[in-house]
Amino acid sequence: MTVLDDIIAGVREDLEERRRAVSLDELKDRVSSVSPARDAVSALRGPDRDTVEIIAEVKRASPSAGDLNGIPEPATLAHEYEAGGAAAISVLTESRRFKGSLEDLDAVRSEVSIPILRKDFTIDPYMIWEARAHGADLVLLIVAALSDQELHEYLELTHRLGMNAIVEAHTADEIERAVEAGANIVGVNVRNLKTLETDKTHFASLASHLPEGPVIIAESGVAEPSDVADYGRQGAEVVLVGEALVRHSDPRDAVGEFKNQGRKARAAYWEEKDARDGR
Ligand SMILES: O=C(O)c1ccccc1NCC(=O)[C@H](O)[C@H](O)COP(=O)(O)O
Repeated sequence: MTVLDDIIAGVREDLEERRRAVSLDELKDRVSSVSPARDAVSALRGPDRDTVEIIAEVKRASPSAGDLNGIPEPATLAHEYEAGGAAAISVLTESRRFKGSLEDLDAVRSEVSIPILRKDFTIDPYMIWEARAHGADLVLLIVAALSDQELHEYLELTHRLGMNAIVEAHTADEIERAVEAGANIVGVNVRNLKTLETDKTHFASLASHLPEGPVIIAESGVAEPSDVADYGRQGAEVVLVGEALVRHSDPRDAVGEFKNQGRKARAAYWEEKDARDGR
């Protein structure tokens, strides 16, 4: 059993409990009274091609690092992220390994106006309805956890609800499956789901497989601003950061600094790309 299988087994049990408490019909009713989802694609693309946008994560704990930060007030942390210039907030809602919850999502939703990602292990359409009912604008679809048919169906439902999905890949084959499924946002997660270790060079090794068109996100492994710059130079338009931000003494300032360094690197990326393309 891999770590992903183990996490998903727990997610499935918790999902069944929630489904017993709140029926799908009830969720659908709630969705009809929630404000429409925000346009996450525009937010993640940023104002111009030289930006590296940041998705800042509310992450209490993780399988790889254990407890990270108690985060007594997720809304306050999210407010700092937004004030620092984050394009979107990621809220982990998985409870067993990440100590997150839908209550965290509600708290963050009530505080910020930028798009919010419900970061969880989406294994059933119910979770997509649930995300929307709690005000999320984005969900996560992990290619390694879903069949091609599920990917298609879940992406279609996500879009039908006015939301977007980050379709997360770990390999060239998974990037291809994400694109085939119709992803307009592709995340490359450099965390090896067997060892849980992050290897930033993994993003560069997949650079030639990154599609043109979808928003490209580099996920995991950022410890300092130069890591954001490296991802930007290798083709990431957006970087998702968790641990480094929740452990930082000034998360607002940290988001700003990540963006500054990203912008410098992005200019270099375009210069090299334009030269390669003969522009
Ligand atoms: O963070 C983990 O240990 C983890 C383990 C297994 C599956 C997923 C995991 N993390 C989810 C994420 O994708 C990260 O929270 C996110 O990319 C931020 O990563 P980081 O900046 O390295 O905290």
